[in-house]
Amino acid sequence: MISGLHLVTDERLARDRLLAVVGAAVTAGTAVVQVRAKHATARELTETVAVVSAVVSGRALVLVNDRVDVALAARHGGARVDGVHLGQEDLDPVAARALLGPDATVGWTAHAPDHLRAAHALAPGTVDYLGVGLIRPTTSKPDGPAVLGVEGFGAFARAAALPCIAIGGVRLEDVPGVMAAGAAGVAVVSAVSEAADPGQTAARFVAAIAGAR
Ligand SMILES: Cc1ncc(COP(=O)(O)OP(=O)(O)O)c(N)n1
Ligand SMILES: Cc1nc(C(=O)O)sc1CCOP(=O)(O)O
Ligand SMILES: [Mg+2]
Repeated sequence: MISGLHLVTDERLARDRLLAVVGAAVTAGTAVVQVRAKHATARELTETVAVVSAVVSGRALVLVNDRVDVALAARHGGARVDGVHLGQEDLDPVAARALLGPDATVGWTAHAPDHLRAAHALAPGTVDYLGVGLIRPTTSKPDGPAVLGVEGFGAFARAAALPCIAIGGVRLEDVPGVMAAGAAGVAVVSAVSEAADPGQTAARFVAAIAGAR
């Protein structure tokens, strides 16, 4: 189920802290854990995905950012990996769907009208959700897209035929607004990973999302 809270892992964290954050967030009801490590080698990322998947232990979906090959390799090694989140410069979602199979979850980033047109041109069932942002400026992705804000997100979500997950600088106080604007959920890096108590913070996000539905 892609609705709810998505935790995108923070590559700035040491391994132990990353796994502690993932475990606490999943225990708190996080729906999706997306393993994102832009500077890891394929082998390092495959290993991280395997240990994250072990911590998640079937309680949330596990997605791999960018790398279909890594998702397949981790599966081959016995890890439960549910799918991938792809951007506009990553592997084509049609190819990803063909490689991962009909039951996989495939997310796609969209933050411009032509991205939405491309998503709508795909056969139904190719992409499961769109990641749409930024809601606010973020330090987690310094070269990220322009800020849409809640209003811009809402316009995007209303025009989209797919569930939209709000991302980029999302704070707890943004949740009611983005949900009212049409979000199926929110994705965060910093708000949970940098929290003094990631489990409690994730629980607050989960409750705010559920309360806004
Ligand atoms: C839920 C979600 N939405 C958007 C993104 C961004 O993906 P992408 O555009 O591929 O950028 P990188 O994450 O690869 O830097 C995401 N990861 N998750
Ligand atoms: C990985 C990522 N992708 C984005 C996009 O809009 O494409 S924003 C983002 C980082 C989100 O992190 P935080 O919750 O710390 O702002
Ligand atoms: Mg990407």
